[in-house]
Amino acid sequence: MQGVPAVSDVWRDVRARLRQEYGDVIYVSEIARLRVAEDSNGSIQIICANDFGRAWVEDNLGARLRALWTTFDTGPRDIVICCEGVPAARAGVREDRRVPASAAAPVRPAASAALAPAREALASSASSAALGGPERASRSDGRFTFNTFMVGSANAMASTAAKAIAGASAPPFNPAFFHGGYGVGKTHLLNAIAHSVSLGESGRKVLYLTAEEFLNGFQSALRARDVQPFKDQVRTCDVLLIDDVHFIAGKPSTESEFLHTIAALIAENRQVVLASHCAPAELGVGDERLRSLLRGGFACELFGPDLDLRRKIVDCKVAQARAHCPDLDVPEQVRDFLAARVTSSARELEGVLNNVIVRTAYMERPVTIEAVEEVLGDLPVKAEKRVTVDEIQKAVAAYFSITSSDINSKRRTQSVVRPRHIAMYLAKTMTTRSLPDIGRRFGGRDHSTVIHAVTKITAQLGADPLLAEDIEAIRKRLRG
Ligand SMILES: Nc1ncnc2c1ncn2[C@@H]1O[C@H](COP(=O)(O)OP(=O)(O)OP(=O)(O)O)[C@@H](O)[C@H]1O
Repeated sequence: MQGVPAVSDVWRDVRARLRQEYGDVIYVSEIARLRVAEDSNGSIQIICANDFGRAWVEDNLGARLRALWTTFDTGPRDIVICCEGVPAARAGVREDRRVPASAAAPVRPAASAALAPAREALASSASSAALGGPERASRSDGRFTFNTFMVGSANAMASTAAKAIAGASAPPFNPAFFHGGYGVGKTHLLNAIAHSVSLGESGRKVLYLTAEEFLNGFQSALRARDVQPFKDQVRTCDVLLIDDVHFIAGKPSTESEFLHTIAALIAENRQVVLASHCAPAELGVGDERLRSLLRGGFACELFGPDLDLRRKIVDCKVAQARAHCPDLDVPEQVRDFLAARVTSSARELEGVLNNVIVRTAYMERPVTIEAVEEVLGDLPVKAEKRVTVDEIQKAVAAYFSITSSDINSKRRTQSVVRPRHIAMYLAKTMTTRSLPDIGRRFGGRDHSTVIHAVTKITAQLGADPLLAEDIEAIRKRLRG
């Protein structure tokens, strides 16, 4: 017979799993520093350094942490997320957080930390035989909306497509397939669609699931020898959004159910939206019919954010952090520095920013560039290859089959003006050079010419998917 596991063993397993799901940056910056204690009535206390940290952990990790604890422990426990030196009740902790065993089922690989609360609603309505009640069909976490989704060339096409899907009464493209690397905003965008549709007046029923939840729901239904409730629920929504589709690829029985589900929805003119780390052609799907169905839809890639977009994301995340911490002051130069230094993904950027906020609040220090540098020194954050204005001009010229001299010349033909504007836009968004400096490097032009070019390209990006593709292709070449 197995004994009751020690709290420290459960905590070790929970932390290891959170690390897998949320990544190293969130782990090192937020999870590793948490302490755990058991009180006399068997409740578990997860202890944070300060109240900002407590609020962040509660919002972003709470549901997942509780569900994992239930998985690794022998039964449900009260898990109280509290603040160092403050008794749990005074820390504003809800006491009714006992996790039903069923909530432990959905496990999301590489989950976004910040989207966990939205998942909580989903997990809490899970049943063992089907996906849960109809309330599961809508998710609306006020933070993951189109308003909080910052747009730049890396995601302009995806954002435009997502808004079109959310606003249309009939599917503009089916299935819509969003793909891109870790932490680039796919889940955020899917949640934004779900949020927008569920708030709309059309009464369309929307269901957001991770592929793993789809798989678990289907397998539970098979085990219960009653797949009808599962099918009814998944196939009766008007907008079905499935995240992390790569998780299903290569699992034959689920692939087949997945194929029939999306084919049935598409045949009835219901919208299917999918997201994955890889493009449809690279998914490794075994079923030929599913492969061709996925390839026949509209696919759109999200790329890593450029400097300009990272800066917008920093502003957005600071504004959100102020909800917990109204006195928070993150000066402009610290925001610029963060956006320039943390280049890999929005998720890492958010992880570093949160860490800086928690540390400085705890030590009652202002948020400074030195504080960011200290945090960066402790975290496994990757640096992006730096590019120069000269390299940008060469890459743009090669892409459009002209020369760098053409770009720097006074020629005003369209075949030169457009590449020049693109090169100026890239110089502004991929380097930290000032506008006058960029102007000088483009044949001695004035900074107002650069502003004009950047404004023009930025305005065109949302409406012109081909332009977004060109810019991303050049950016990829530059990053090697
Ligand atoms: N354009 C953006 N504007 C604001 N926040 C963003 C943007 N892109 C990503 N984020 C934030 O970055 C975090 C990670 O995003 P998200 O989980 O959507 O990434 P993902 O592409 O689904 O990653 P993964 O495939 O690894 O799960 C979230 O907190 C999200 O809000």
